Amino acid sequence: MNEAVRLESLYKTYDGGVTALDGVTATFAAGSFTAVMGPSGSGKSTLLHCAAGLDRPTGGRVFIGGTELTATTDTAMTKFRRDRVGFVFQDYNLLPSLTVEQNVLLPQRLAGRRADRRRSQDVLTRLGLGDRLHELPDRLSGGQRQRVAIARALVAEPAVVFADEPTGALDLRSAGEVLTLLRAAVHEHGRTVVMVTHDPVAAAYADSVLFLADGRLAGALSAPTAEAVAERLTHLGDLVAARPSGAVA
Ligand SMILES: Nc1ncnc2c1ncn2[C@@H]1O[C@H](COP(=O)(O)OP(=O)(O)OP(=O)(O)O)[C@@H](O)[C@H]1O
Repeated sequence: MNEAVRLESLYKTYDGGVTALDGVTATFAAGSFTAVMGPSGSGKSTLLHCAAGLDRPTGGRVFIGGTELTATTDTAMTKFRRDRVGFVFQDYNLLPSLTVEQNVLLPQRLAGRRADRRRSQDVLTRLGLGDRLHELPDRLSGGQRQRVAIARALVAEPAVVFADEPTGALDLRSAGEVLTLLRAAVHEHGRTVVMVTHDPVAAAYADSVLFLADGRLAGALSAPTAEAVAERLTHLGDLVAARPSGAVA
């Protein structure tokens, strides 16, 4: 297996003593689409932020495309993240004063690289926004804004795209479009996507689902259906409620 991301014994304790990650080891294959699910507070966002180099784990190691992210200085980590990692947030994180095209090109400009306008236009066209290049984000629907954010994440051909609740603010139809595009980025263009979601329907677009409970891995599901994911989540809730120590069965 060609691995895009490897997490080795990740721990994260926040100031105040909350242990958000309690020894997570996982590998995400290149060209795979994985959903990360679990009850509220189980550590999903923390996992994504530590894996993406947006935050540092308290212990353990993160490898992206074979390079250890956690071994570097903060400055090197920021540079590495700009070069090799894409991120899609629930609330899009677009700059309102920049056009669609300028938003997509911004990471390249910040990284001091020559902006590849042709590539950016190709990606935006593929995502159905070829005729909106010069529009400002506030003229677009939520689904269109999220597609701009996805274009921005994909344009530098990163080793991995991390998406944190990318459909959390969208209606059903827009959510379906966004998830279909993420899946196409993986299956047709070989990208790697790791997506946190609360929604079993969204998770069913992924190739597999990783479950977290109390900061630990609590199982996985391949070729998930929404029903199977919902069922597993319910069971996970029972497990968490039943155990005082947070140990995963
Ligand atoms: N910056 C922080 N400082 C202190 N504690 C934090 C911080 N961020 C998260 N936590 C705590 O760490 C634990 C895991 O949080 P995290 O946001 O990773 O969970 P989550 O599964 O993404 O939750 P949700 O589904 O509600 O978004 C929670 O107990 C949370 O309160």
